[in-house]
Amino acid sequence: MDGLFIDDISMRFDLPNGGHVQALKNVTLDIKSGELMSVLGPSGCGKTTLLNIVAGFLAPTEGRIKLNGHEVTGPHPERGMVFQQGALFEWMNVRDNVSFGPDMKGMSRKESAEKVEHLLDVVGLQDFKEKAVYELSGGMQQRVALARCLANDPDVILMDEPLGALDALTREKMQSLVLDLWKDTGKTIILITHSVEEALLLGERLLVMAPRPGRVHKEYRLPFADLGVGNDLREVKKHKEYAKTREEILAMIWNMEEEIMGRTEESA
Ligand SMILES: Nc1ncnc2c1ncn2[C@@H]1O[C@H](COP(=O)(O)OP(=O)(O)OP(=O)(O)O)[C@@H](O)[C@H]1O
Repeated sequence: MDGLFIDDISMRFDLPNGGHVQALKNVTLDIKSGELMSVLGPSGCGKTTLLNIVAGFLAPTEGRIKLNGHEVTGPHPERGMVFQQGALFEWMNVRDNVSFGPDMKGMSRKESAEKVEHLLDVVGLQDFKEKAVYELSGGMQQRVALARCLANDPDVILMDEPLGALDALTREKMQSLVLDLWKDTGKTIILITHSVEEALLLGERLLVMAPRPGRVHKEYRLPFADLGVGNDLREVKKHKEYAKTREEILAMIWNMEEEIMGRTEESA
């Protein structure tokens, strides 16, 4: 019963002009507790829609989501979300952002403070806890977002391009942090990214989605996330399977995008 079951999900958006968009069609995925799955695919293939349905922000038009045996019917702290940016409380300092969830749940001040101290250690922000969010760099803000999500002790962490706005070096450091958090906490993680390299490095499962309608195109099981835990990710990239899989996926997504462009030109 443990784990996340995405059971034959379809999502159709009806448009004001009478048309509709089939954002997802018959998506089924069985994600075991503690798995880290990255999701790639061309723009518009339904990645964010899928994540929003798992988060409970959207109700699918068909199918259902089950987490640890019970049906998901709306948002709940058991499913935490980390966005690309902008989801922190700008007017609060780092510590108050992280303690927000525990405080709302009515956790005692002592327990909440201990939890926050621990999480600030985990994400490397001990020296910044009194700082306001706007004083932090983009990378640090994403560390706060991770700590804030972990403070609710979710079973599943949903990440929508969490590192997409960061410079290359900070992004690399944050990729290592995500891997460490995954191994240390044993959380189930679904991570959407537009970077093929990131999807390869972080996903022990990698899902490639296709558009129109949004669906699962291909799935990989990869060794790189395990190899990357506690190790230099640049070394992992030297693995002989890495370059081969990277080229295969790049070609796959390239072809999908070419097909979309062709269809768009035909209908123009
Ligand atoms: N609320 C909505 N109303 C109408 N159409 C929508 C809505 N939300 C999403 N869509 C459409 O559903 C499809 C899937 O969108 P979604 O944002 O999930 O794709 P995505 O793969 O996350 O794209 P991107 O990589 O660009 O973020 C797109 O065609 C989008 O325009």
